[in-house]
Amino acid sequence: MIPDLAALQALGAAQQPTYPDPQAVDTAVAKLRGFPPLVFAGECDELKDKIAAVGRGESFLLAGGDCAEVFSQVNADNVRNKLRVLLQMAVVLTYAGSLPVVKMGRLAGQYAKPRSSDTETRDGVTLPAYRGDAVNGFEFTEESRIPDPQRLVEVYHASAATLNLIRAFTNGGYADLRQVHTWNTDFVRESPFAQRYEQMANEIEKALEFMQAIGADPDEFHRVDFYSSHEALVLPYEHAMTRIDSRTNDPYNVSGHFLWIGERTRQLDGAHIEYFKHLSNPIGCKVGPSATPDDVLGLANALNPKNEEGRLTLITRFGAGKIRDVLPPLVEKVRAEGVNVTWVTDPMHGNTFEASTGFKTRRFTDVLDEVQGFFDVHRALGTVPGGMMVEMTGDDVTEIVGGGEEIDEHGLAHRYESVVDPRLNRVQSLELAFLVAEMLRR
Ligand SMILES: O=C[C@H](O)[C@H](O)COP(=O)(O)O
Ligand SMILES: C=C(OP(=O)(O)O)C(=O)O
Repeated sequence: MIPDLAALQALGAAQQPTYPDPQAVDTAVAKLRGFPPLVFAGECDELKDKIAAVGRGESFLLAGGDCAEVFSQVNADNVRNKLRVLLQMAVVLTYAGSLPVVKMGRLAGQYAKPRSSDTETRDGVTLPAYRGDAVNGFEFTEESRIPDPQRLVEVYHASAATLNLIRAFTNGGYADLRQVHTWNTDFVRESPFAQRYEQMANEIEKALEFMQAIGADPDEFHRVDFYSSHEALVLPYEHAMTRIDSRTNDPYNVSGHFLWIGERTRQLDGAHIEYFKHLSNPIGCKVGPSATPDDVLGLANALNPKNEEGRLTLITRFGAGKIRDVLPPLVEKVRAEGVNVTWVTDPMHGNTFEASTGFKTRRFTDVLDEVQGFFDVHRALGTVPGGMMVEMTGDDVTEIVGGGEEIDEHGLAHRYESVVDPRLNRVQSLELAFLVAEMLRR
């Protein structure tokens, strides 16, 4: 039985909005409880099996999307652009890395953000911090920063619209492998990675023609399985979207296929861990540099007491300078105890810094180095580097320094659009995929 919302909140849930009108929260929650599920329990089970295969080294997990989705960007171009780059990255990893790829978006629900500080100060004015469109507005005014529970209802509708379009694209022909060239049109042609992609697409096209000529035309060529994920942060929303599966009587969070617990809300005696214990979805937990081997074991025992494969993914985010020291003892402990976890790297959150120009940014080289460190550690220990989760977008933004386009700290101002953390742009995302494919092949 899932504890009721009040019981969870009584555990002192971290990173929750303080709503001025509790009755309005009840109204929003009641509305959400009546809405249809966004995903089916059976799809979550299917994903759990696929993540189990990732944990055994039989496939690679690619998760990507915005740091924070925003309501104003729920439109066809934005969703298509993101999906397109994810499909391109997945094709590169599959073809050049010779491994099937499980595709997951940080999307259709990634609307709430944990923050380091409750407030933000600009020009001497201090207001509540922006906590994602699920909670308050980005605009720096007193009114906009007041948490509004009606936004939770809007999260549902925005997620439904996004997921609907994703399902249409992935099942309706856009994700057909014979579209590999189409995904590359209107790409910056000067980019060496777009050219490299084009060559690879030619090879894939020839291989497909050959397969067709010999009579092989499997369904997997025409459609892809694509899964949604987000950080399950704001408990009234997540609790309201939890339903009992009619097949099994088990509780599932039906707002996304895969939910994760953030680095700031993974306290073993905290409300988020308590809530996640009861879910049947495949779940993730972020693990930062302060985690000890015993912390990780505690998380695994609490979140996966049956030691099921595919149930728990640990998403490590240490920073490029730390991963080679911090990850080995965690992996060794987990291995020694015979605990099943799928290891995934988040090479973004440990590598954030403020540029001289004031922008929150990351270096492409650090992102790459953390992924390389992740592969090095797992290869040295004989364990499985299962996948990566990145913050990226399908647009040509300038939020991360470096990469083939050599964006520098001054170039960040050109097109910096993220409302919280910096994202890889389209070229940087593709570049990363080619470089990670080489790591996979090795
Ligand atoms: O992606 C998330 C951020 O790292 C997190 O929300 C904290 O950001 P902040 O340190 O700017 O608050
Ligand atoms: C906030 C995030 O990460 P973390 O919990 O690892 O800081 C995130 O992935 O959006």
